[in-house]
Amino acid sequence: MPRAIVLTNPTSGKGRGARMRDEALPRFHGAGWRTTALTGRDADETLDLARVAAAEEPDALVVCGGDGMVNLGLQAVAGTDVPLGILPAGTGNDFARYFDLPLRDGAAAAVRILEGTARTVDLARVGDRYFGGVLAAGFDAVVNERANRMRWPRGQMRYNLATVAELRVFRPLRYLLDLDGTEHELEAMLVAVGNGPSFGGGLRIAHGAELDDGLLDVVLIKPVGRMELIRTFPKLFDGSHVTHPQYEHHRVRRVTVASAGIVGYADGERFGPLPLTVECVPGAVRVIA
Ligand SMILES: Nc1ncnc2c1ncn2[C@@H]1O[C@H](COP(=O)(O)OP(=O)(O)OP(=O)(O)O)[C@@H](O)[C@H]1O
Repeated sequence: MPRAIVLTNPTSGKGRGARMRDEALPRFHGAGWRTTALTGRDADETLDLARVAAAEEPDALVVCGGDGMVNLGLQAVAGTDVPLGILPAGTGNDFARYFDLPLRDGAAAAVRILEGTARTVDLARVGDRYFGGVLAAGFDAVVNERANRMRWPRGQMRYNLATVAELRVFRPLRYLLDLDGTEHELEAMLVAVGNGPSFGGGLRIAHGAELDDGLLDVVLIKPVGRMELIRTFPKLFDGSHVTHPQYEHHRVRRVTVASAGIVGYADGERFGPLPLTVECVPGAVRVIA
């Protein structure tokens, strides 16, 4: 009898996680699977549970949550043969979007896991920590840091207010990049390193990035005025910003991003202050898609 260990982030998608897990489990049982459902008290405990779960070599380690939860699952299955299943219960779900998984529907997502096949895909690695989607360090990171300092309001509105506040004062940043051994000094609004194409809920900043090409897509948004930034922003949803004259793009195996006082966020999680070196790890995980 196949076995799935299902790890849920109850805080994901404003509490959607537990509901999606409860929709999904009967589908597994109906298909003759045995399940073990686990929930950590916080992200650290969840990561410990995920590592122990992967060591048990189940037929699938299933994470129920958003990109942060997927990120925890990736740390646990990277370098193992355990396939990762995803019940996308988050707000952004960018990793799940890449595989066209059904969002916010536990039963449909469970069926995709039960009927899907495992695809071997690349991860990006920073030190000993992996990410599946996009690491961004620039305007968006400054907005995140501002939002984290705010006590009110909550949720998406906090990010909207932080974005508006930052737009008023933001100036292009100086970066030093090392792209596969070649150094570049430049000014930019944002530097993004894409293993996958999108972040922030379908913003295709690294449009065209593929999870199985053994390469990272480094995207530079060179200096643009405030109004131009606002005008260009909606183009991120379909990737049409790539034709903008201030957009620059490189495909590399390894990149170091440095800029004073800037923090890098990947898969929506804080990865720490720059400089950060990101390396592509080809074929690091199997994802059921
Ligand atoms: N018990 C827990 N297990 C896992 N993560 C938890 C837990 N409690 C709090 N968290 C935190 O929840 C945060 C958000 O999780 P997640 O990404 O799964 O959902 P989301 O933010 O709604 O979705 P998305 O990242 O796709 O927008 C993570 O940063 C993680 O640290």
